[in-house]
Amino acid sequence: MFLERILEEKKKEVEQLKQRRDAFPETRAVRRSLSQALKEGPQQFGLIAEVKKASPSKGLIRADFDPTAIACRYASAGAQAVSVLTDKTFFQGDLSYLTSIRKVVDLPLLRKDFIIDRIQIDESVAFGADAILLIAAALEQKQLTDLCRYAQKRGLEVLLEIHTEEELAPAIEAQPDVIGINNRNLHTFDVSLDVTRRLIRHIPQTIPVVSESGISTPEVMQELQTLGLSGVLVGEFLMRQEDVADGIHYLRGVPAR
Ligand SMILES: O=C(O)c1ccccc1NCC(=O)[C@H](O)[C@H](O)COP(=O)(O)O
Repeated sequence: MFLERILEEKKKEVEQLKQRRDAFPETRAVRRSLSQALKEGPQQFGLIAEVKKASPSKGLIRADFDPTAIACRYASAGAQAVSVLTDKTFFQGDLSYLTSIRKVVDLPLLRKDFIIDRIQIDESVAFGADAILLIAAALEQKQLTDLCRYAQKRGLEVLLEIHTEEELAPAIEAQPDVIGINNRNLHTFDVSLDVTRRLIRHIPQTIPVVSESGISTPEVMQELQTLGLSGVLVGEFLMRQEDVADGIHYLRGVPAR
């Protein structure tokens, strides 16, 4: 099971991190709100654009990879937030991308990683994240609620990702700022938009919800908006465009210049 492999690796990283606990200086940075930013998209439908070099399901996605240049293009094309994959082992990401992107882009930054311990939240604060991802499939209810509270106490928003009906109640109970419905099954890598079509009906309208993974057409964007979602999170499709800004314009239905 792939998710279990990732989580085993994360446990090792957390143990190493705890050896150098004092590595995180206190910061007083202003945090940007991801949930608020989603409402600033056209017709209040936000786009979180992901900086993603590689993935377990697709291998290398973009060889010519400059995270800060990509994030700048996302911002100039009108993305509402940037998702930054910081996992090294499986996604060829890096925590330093958060700090370098923070210097050039004023949008909320979501740290996309596999968070299983409070120390990774301290690390996210120190590296300039505005929000973190928590994955329901990776955490027990008690951990979900504890990590969610702790992140919010440290000034971060939480995007809590679900993939099944069973994960809905624990996710709502944890009171995240945003719920993400991941169309990708993290065990098999199968992607189906039916996951969003099914689960959105059960989530209270008071919680912003984004659909994640496999989004690549303006028609799907339209459909998701009609279904009542607050936005989308898009990685691979944008990363495969020569100019990532063109990808955002295409998804938004903006005519090419
Ligand atoms: O992308 C993967 O292969 C993957 C495998 C195992 C765990 C997580 C994975 N992806 C993380 C994500 O949630 C996606 O990067 C994100 O939803 C964007 O998806 P896409 O637009 O399909 O790149």
